[in-house]
Amino acid sequence: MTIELYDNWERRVRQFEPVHKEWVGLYCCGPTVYDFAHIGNLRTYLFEDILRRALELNGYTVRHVINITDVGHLLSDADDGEDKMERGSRRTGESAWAIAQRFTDAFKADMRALNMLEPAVWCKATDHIAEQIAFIQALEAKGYTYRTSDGIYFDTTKLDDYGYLARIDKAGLDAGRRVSLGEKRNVTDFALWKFSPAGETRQMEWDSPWGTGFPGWHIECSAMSAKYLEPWFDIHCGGEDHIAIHHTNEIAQNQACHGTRLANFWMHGHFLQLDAAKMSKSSGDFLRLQTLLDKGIDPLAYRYLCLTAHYRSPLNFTWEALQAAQSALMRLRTTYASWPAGGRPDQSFMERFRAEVNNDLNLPRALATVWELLKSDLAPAVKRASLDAVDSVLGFDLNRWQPAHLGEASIPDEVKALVEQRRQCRAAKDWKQSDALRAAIAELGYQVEDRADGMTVRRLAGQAVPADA
Ligand SMILES: Nc1ncnc2c1ncn2[C@@H]1O[C@H](COP(=O)(O)OP(=O)(O)OP(=O)(O)O)[C@@H](O)[C@H]1O
Ligand SMILES: [Zn+2]
Repeated sequence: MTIELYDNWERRVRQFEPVHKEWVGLYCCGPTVYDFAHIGNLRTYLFEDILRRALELNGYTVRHVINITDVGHLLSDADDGEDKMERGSRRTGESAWAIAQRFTDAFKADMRALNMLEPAVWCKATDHIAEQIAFIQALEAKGYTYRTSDGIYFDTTKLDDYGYLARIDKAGLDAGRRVSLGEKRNVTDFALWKFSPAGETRQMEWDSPWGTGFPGWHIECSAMSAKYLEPWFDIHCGGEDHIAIHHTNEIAQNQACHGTRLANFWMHGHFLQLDAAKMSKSSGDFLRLQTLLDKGIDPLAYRYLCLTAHYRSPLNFTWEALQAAQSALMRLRTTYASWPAGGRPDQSFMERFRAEVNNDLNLPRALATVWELLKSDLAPAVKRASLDAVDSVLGFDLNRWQPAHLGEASIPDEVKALVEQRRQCRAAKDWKQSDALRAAIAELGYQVEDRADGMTVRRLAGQAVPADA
């Protein structure tokens, strides 16, 4: 069976063929650590986690690299405005170095809570200043750079197909330009190295052959992917907002320096939206994973929610959809836990599941095959073994989950009272009030489930409980 993936360079789904037989290089642009990640950012990392698991399902060994952007990402992706790190430092009163560490740790904790696999390599921009300087020197030697009073820039007119990934209309961009270029020669030119402002000492700055300053945002990914993978590797990922500028400029750098467009496949996750707008850190209005946990949501319910939408479709966040995902996940867990071990996976189910995954990661369809499996008349032990096998892709850790069974005594009186009120509402067929009470119970961290054999109440598990705990 072969895996087919959508490549944004060619704008089509095509068959994946690895560059090397032995391993697949996967580079994912990492977080800019000036604040907590929002659940939109996390949607992109979940898509990348699924991609990696899908490749592993197909027998590939994946060399997965995630970078940490801890310098050089300016407020505007077009090289204007303040460095996001310096601004984050002003906002929190901590040093840029301290917030980089704090938000990197927070990001990794979110990844673990969502059951994302640890990459083979974490690399941060500030640890690779020498590699970035060497890359810029190579570009300079080949004649792609020029100097202005505030930095060293890449001259995008030197490449015939600059902007191909984003299908940029360069003539249109120039004609429609309203902002002043300053000393930049072309609107698409971008900074490789920025000088520290005269008379100012930045918190993060380094000496370079051109003067004291800091690297531009795009050069870190070209330099670190070449170091930890190669200048030509398999798959490069990020969110869809990276196509027009960040990835376009990474490609320009590699074309100029190495004659490659970095990666054979360019894959992008589409946005998580809130009220039809992109959820955004810089706008300040965002939901963190912790915000969901505070409301009694299991982090893996958010994972489940993301799997219900194809990665190339926008996903509009609603609390109702998240609650529904949580209920579905709980149903999956409890059903799985009720089945005996000792079976073998059903091959026909495995093939159907894998066909959906291999069809450009169609996880919504793959999940549908899981629900068909639950309803099927296969032996329970076979169903359990089959779910075990596909959980390597789904990442729900079903075999580590244990019901958070609580004796009646440990349910707080407040919750018990609400449950009793809800029972009376249901008897009176007051569904609206019954739903409101369910939400109130969830606010207190408990989930009420209506079943044929009665109503059960469980504490919402903060996280999967290891079987050996
Ligand atoms: N709403 C969103 N939905 C899905 N992915 C997103 C969203 N916003 C950003 N991303 C992706 O998250 C990853 C991390 O982005 P990064 O930490 O650089 O965010 P940022 O650009 O600083 O923040 P923001 O764009 O939210 O102001 C990138 O791959 C980016 O494309
Ligand atoms: Zn990048």
